[in-house]
Amino acid sequence: MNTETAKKSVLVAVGVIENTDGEIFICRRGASQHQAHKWEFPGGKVEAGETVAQALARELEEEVGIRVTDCRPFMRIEHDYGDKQVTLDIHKVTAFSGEPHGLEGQPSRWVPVSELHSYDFPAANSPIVDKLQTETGN
Ligand SMILES: Nc1nc2c([nH]c(=O)n2[C@H]2C[C@H](O)[C@@H](COP(=O)(O)OP(=O)(O)OP(=O)(O)O)O2)c(=O)[nH]1
Ligand SMILES: [Mg+2]
Repeated sequence: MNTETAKKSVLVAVGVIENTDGEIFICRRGASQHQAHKWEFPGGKVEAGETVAQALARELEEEVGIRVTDCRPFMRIEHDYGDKQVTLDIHKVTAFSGEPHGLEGQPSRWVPVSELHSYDFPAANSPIVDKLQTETGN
């Protein structure tokens, strides 16, 4: 594919927020959003001039009201939905202040890693759930 025909991928900063019990915080996407009603790890598009870490901190503050104090790169996933191509740059958020909650009215919950597979995530997320379960031996 040459540069004229290559589809532009949207870079998305995604946070896998973990608590001290090893649970992960997930949210449900809204009706008007791309991949509507699917569960997700909170995050959003990286804006011009931002690093992924800066975008992650901003999005997690806006969407779930926490301040990230420690995170580490987890994985990167390219996925083509047909109507949209995304690059998910996923970080594990291992320390934060505040208690995450859906600031935009979105349903949210803490879920044990062993139960993540029973939630309907966007197709791009399968490798994330697989890696989390492998790491924790679930
Ligand atoms: N945040 C998030 N986005 C995901 C996940 N999996 C997945 O395929 N995506 C896709 C869905 C969207 O096409 C894109 C993220 O866009 P978004 O709607 O969260 O972006 P945003 O927060 O900046 O939203 P907006 O300002 O456009 O309303 O990435 C996931 O686990 N978390
Ligand atoms: Mg978002």
